[in-house]
Amino acid sequence: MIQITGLTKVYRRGTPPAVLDLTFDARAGAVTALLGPEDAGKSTALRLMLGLERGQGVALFDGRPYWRLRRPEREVGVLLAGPGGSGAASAAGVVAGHPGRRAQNHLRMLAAAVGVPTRRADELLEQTRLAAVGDQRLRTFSPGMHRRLALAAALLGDPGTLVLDAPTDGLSPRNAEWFHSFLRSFGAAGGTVLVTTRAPKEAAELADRVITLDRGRLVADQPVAEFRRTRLSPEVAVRGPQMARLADLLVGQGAQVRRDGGAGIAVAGIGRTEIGELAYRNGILLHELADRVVEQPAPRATLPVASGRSGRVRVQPSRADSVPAGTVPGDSVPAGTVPGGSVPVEPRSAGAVLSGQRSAAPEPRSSARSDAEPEPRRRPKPGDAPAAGTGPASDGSASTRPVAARTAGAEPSAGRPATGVLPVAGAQTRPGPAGPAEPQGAASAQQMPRPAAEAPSTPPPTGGGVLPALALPATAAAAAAASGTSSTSAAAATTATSPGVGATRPAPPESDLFDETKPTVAVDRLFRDGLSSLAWSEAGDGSDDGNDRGDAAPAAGATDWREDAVAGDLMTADTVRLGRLTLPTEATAPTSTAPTSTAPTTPDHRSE
Ligand SMILES: Nc1ncnc2c1ncn2[C@@H]1O[C@H](COP(=O)(O)OP(=O)(O)OP(=O)(O)O)[C@@H](O)[C@H]1O
Repeated sequence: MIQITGLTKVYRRGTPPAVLDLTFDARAGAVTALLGPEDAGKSTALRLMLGLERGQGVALFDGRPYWRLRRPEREVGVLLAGPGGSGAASAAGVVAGHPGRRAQNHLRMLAAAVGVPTRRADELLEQTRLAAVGDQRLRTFSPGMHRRLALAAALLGDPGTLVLDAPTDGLSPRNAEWFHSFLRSFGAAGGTVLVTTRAPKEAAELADRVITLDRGRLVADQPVAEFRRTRLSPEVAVRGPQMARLADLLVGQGAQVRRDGGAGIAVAGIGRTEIGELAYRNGILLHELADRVVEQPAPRATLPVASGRSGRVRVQPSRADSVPAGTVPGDSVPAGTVPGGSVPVEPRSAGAVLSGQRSAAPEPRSSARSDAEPEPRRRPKPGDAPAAGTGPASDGSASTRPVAARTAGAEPSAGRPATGVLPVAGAQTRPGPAGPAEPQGAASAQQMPRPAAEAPSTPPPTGGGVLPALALPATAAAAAAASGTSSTSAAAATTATSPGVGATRPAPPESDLFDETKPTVAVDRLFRDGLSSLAWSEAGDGSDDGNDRGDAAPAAGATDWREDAVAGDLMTADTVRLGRLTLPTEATAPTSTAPTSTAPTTPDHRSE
């Protein structure tokens, strides 16, 4: 299992992050696709996970960071894109080895390096259907053969986890299909597979779970069935000389019809057989009648303008008694919120792609996780408030963050964060003079009211650069604190995305938004996943040279983090500052919020 928490990468100060607060799990026994268009940050995310790139966040492979794996090649098989990135252009760039070396020798040499017998290399040549060309030099290999040989190399140590960057990009359909079936089998046999792709159709075909990235942000985390429903629309392509007549008939039958090229129409809502029969009964000649799948646009991440980065939120030792009234652990996440809790999305209508003739299709949802699963039980902390409804997950998967699913056809405003009921990330939510000298992000989060799901939907504020408020439960951070978990991600998200209704404080300059020198990533689930006893305040000056492992001293009263090896890893990981959110005692929910008693309870505090 791979657990990703708060991965963040800013290549250059003042530029938007390539990856921002990315949090998700790739479970064992399943294929997880990291989907996104070009430059979405997929490769960067993988490089961060593998320690090939410096950044913020934590990636755990079966509970350990990559750099702590004793024999990484025996635990994680890696296939990264070649120079120049993924895609057809680089397909040839994913060269398995020296062009003058024969495939078998190449793999045997790698087997020796990994410390596995030669026969393992030969087995893998068989498995990857390269045995027949094992004596060929690599310069004669096609891109598909190179890719399969690279996969064989990744499998030498018989790892339980595979991390593959666009393994099928540029490959022939036959090679791609071979990869798909291999990876599916690997997952079905209990392995963990994390694979990136740009193609929604490939994700739908290959994966059990699809994580969608947009500009470095997670915008959806969906089981594949839901992904198919929201991102792929079946339709029927029809061509012939009498399409106008057929279109009238189809519309009369309740179908949605749009023009598709000169002599064609695309029909949704009625099957191919029915269309054919209708045409036949009415004497309409057809030249083409074919099923196809149309990709719907992905949810879009809204760039943060106020803060937007977990790194802006500093975490402090919590005060259990400072939880605002009415905030309880396990407050629900409103429908339509973004898993990961960091980025609001702009709901896009399916009609953005299809013509107005098309009836409302389910919108792509930013997060719509309809399969809300039980949250793994967090190790209880002293002083924790009992969290009703929390239960252990069968696999301890943190991807069980439940997010209330939006119902198909809901008005965008219903699913959208009810901005009117959320306090803003401006002055309104900044700690006042009477408040403790808390970090702004934390304070903002604390003062967030109830989830928008229960609140009356109000129009989002307008104005340049104003974002829709994130439908993150205001109580998430508070609940996290109440339950002994830190929800910096939540805090950051709320800070980042709450628009400026009544805000008087200007957003910090863009260059300050992604200041890598003050990184504190989402740490809530590190606590939730059993590290809650390790809270300590961020000691240091916030500087991060990427090498200051373990410099910060535990706060008074904090458990000695050195007692726990894994925790030690986390605590000393380059950029992670663990702590617990401190809530100002005066923080209260605004009266405009929905009554807390109506809040459905979910076991997760950061399913946002
Ligand atoms: N070494 C680098 N230096 C500066 N910026 C980089 C670097 N590598 C990636 N980026 C930027 O980070 C962003 C994400 O790039 P990344 O390669 O991770 O995207 P991707 O989703 O993998 O794209 P693709 O599908 O094209 O491979 C892009 O804007 C890219 O320009």
